[in-house]
Amino acid sequence: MLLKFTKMHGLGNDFMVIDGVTQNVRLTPEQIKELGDRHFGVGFDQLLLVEPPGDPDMDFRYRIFNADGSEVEQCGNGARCFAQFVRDRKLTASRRIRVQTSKGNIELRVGMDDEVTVDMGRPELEPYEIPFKADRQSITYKLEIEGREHEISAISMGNPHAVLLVDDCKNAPVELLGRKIQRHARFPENCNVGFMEIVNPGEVNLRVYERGVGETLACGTGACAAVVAGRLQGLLEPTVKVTLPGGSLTITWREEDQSVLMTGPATRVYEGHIRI
Ligand SMILES: N[C@@H](CCC[C@H](N)C(=O)O)C(=O)O
Repeated sequence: MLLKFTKMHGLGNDFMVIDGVTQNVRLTPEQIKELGDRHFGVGFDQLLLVEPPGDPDMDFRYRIFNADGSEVEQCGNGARCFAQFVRDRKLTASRRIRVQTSKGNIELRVGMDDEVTVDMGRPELEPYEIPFKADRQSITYKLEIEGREHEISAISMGNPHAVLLVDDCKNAPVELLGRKIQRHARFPENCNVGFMEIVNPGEVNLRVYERGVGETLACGTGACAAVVAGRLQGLLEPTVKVTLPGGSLTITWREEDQSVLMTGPATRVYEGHIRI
């Protein structure tokens, strides 16, 4: 089968986006892993599959796969690229797009400047729901690794995140410590690990070690989780500029309904096709 796709990125977090509305697409985890290979395949952090919705109140269904072939619940940068993609391909003309994901529904708004704002919904802090093993809910938790305690926040933005405060993001042990926290027994489904440096109450630097990929140039849900973590600790304002290695996002944790809003760019790189 000849599979048509679009290569996109959100601040360097890159995607292979596939239209499963007009193409009949069935991919195994092994095929996704092969396509994700940066030397032998197309190469991406996540593959995004756009499908017709199962729910009549929604416009599309959106499935997300990490480069290792695993299906995941949520992807913030992917959601913005998804919105641009369905408009570019004329699957919708609307600037307000309602999307079904495996962990609930999200709403996307495409601005006149083509920046996309995603309503990521409320963060989940209840340990059992994240999932994270703890006796009770707390703002931070002590996580023991090789005899040393690390203070983390545990938050789900649809997908699980651990967030740590660091003094210097550039020199943080993202790969070494990120890998250990990601696979810690208290995160039964593993997690994405964010290292956040607070510049001032309205601005942070962040690096994220993602589940199923490793460190990426940007992580949208990671940026949302970091702002929630910082805000719960009384360190941040409701709206924060989050600077990742690939660029900046604006994140607002809205007081009225506790929803987290993420605004940033979505970029189309090229269109291609590949025989699978
Ligand atoms: N890059 C993403 C998150 C993608 C999923 C993540 N790796 C997971 O396994 O949960 C984002 O922009 O949010």
